[in-house]
Amino acid sequence: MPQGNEPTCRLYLVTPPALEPAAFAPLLAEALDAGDVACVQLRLKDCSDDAIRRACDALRPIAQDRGVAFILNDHPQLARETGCDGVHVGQKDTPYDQARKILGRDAIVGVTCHDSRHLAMEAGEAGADYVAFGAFFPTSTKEAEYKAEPELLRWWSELMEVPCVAIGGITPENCGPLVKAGADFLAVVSAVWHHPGGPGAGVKAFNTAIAEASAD
Ligand SMILES: Cc1ncc(COP(=O)(O)OP(=O)(O)O)c(N)n1
Ligand SMILES: Cc1ncsc1CCOP(=O)(O)O
Ligand SMILES: [Mg+2]
Repeated sequence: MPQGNEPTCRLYLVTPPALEPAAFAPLLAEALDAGDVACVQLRLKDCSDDAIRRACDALRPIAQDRGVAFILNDHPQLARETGCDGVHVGQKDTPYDQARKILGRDAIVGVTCHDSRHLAMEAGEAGADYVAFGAFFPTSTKEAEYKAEPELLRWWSELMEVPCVAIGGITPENCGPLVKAGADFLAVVSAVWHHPGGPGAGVKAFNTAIAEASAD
């Protein structure tokens, strides 16, 4: 998470929904060595607890050794057991208060708020470390039921201190309005892992696009 002297908007990498840890490890290292990344979320859907543990053990040190926070999606208890820096929970997952109890006050706990000011205020008041809004653009990574607009980021960032994350279909080409509207983080799957030049090129393209949008 940002501390001081860093760009105002940073990249939040989310892993592909299915991966083989040994094969994915060098891709993650390539992405993190290419430029600025604030955190990595391990998001494995329909996986056993053991498979998630194995993926955490293989991938967590790659992020943490580079000073990048490693956050687990959906599973606060596993996040605690495997030494993750935090957890991301959605509205149908373990409730925020319970996740916080499991992980303690020093961990990062982020909450999905879709397109809802109300959910975001609730999460922010409860103590969430960030609120996540989306989907901003069409995405094939997840069936997104909600559509958020950049204006929501502007409203939130002008009123609130709690950082906001934008997610859903974000690319280097379309991220400018989100950066300008005040997103603290851009959470991205496809545009990095499926970048034609590889994940390192994807991270570089986002770093450039964020810097250009911030300078405008
Ligand atoms: C940063 C970030 N924002 C939103 C989500 C989505 O969480 P959720 O609604 O619980 O859906 P799943 O990701 O669990 O399918 C996220 N994971 N990360
Ligand atoms: C997890 C999630 N939550 C809302 S959209 C989304 C997927 C984002 O993936 P992509 O960056 O490939 O659109
Ligand atoms: Mg979830």
